Amino acid sequence: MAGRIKSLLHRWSSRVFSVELDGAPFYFAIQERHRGEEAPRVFRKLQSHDRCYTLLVCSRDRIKTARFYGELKDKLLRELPPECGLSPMSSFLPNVRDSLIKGYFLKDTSEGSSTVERLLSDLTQHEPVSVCSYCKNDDGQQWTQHLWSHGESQVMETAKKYYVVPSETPEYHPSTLNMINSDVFYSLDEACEVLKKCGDIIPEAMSVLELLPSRAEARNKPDFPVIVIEGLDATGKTTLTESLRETLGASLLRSPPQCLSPWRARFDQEPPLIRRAFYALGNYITAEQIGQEGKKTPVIVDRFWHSTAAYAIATAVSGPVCNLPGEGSEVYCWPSDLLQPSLVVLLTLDPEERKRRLRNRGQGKTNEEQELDHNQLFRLRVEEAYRRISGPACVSVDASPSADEVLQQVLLLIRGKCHL
Ligand SMILES: Nc1ncnc2c1ncn2[C@@H]1O[C@H](COP(=O)(O)OP(=O)(O)O)[C@@H](O)[C@H]1O
Ligand SMILES: Nc1ccn([C@H]2C[C@H](O)[C@@H](COP(=O)(O)OP(=O)(O)O)O2)c(=O)n1
Repeated sequence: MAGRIKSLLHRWSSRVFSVELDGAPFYFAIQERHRGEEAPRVFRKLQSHDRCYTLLVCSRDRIKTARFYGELKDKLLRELPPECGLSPMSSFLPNVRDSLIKGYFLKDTSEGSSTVERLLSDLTQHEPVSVCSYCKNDDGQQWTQHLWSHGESQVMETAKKYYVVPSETPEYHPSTLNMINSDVFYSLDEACEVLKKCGDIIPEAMSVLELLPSRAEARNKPDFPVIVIEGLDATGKTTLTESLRETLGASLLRSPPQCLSPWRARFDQEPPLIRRAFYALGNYITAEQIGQEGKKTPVIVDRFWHSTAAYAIATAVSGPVCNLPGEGSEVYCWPSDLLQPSLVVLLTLDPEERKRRLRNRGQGKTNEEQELDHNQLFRLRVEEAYRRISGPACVSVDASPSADEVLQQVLLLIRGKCHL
């Protein structure tokens, strides 16, 4: 535990804290001496008798950290008095990769503080959580931060106090700092490593690993063209891929592949680190199948790496499209060890028409797909992330005309690009 706190304290006063309230981030920093700054906006909203705390989840074991972050939210919502408000927060070193630590900002407006303090003290002692409390100074203006640490038997506030001061919006959205190999994976080995490490807590991970191709097989280059069809749910991928299969006498594959179906729901419950590693591995299994089928016929693929990366990036970042990593960022680069399709087509559709098609189809949806309906910003982020991915980039096709017109449009593209 001491090591963990020490590493968290590493450049403690260079860290920026971001609290997300109603979907918007509020930034603050801490300072040893007060230089006359006003309190950060998130603190100005508080009454002087409100108590607030930051809880940062941090351990050397990133699987444990990722899982505990989700569990902690459930525990807090279950055990905190109803007068407490909980918001996501993070702490990071601006523009420093992998420096992000996630946690929760807790505002307690209840009469007595003992229930909350007991719960937080218990967490500090037994779980990978660092707690800081904040109080208003005697002058009634400034707020100070105190780190909690535990001695022999009890948890206490350390004597050292820091002043909280406003901080500028960082150049890069904090969530982008830890994206590489946590939300998006760029090699088979990186994704495998995550599943190997959770084998003891998620036995299904071992079954997934057993399905993986050997590296040599995965590199088989197909003789025939490989065409990937991408797009949000209900844009017409299934309809189009089936027509393409018939018209071109092609094989039809999908990612995640059929063999992963028994475990998909299981991994959908896991935190992004594990869930995204699962989908990343699905692409390598599909790539092996493409290698086999592509020796005999053209191959059509329903979703591939564009989907994996675009949904992962758009979920990791919140807010408007400008919070995404900038165009040309390495985040959008195709993994060097993953088979590259000959053509990637992105079906685009007006949101109202997409909703109409979803209603008509009337099937169950994944949580993320439901989120697309409710959250316009999320949908815009997914679509923009799709467009920014390169190596190969996708070609957008308007999917609003009739199914046959869309098919003809895509056939034209295929014939132009793949000489079929
Ligand atoms: N071009 C089109 N015009 C009108 N309806 C379409 C078109 N393409 C597909 N549909 C219908 O829209 C719904 C969603 O299509 P589907 O192919 O299942 O999408 P996806 O596989 O992308 O989720 C289905 O009911 C399908 O019949
Ligand atoms: N290759 C893929 C395919 C899907 N995903 C993820 C991204 C989203 O969370 C869901 C969307 O898949 P879903 O099966 O709901 O979508 P369709 O029914 O194919 O339109 O799966 C992925 O990460 N990688």
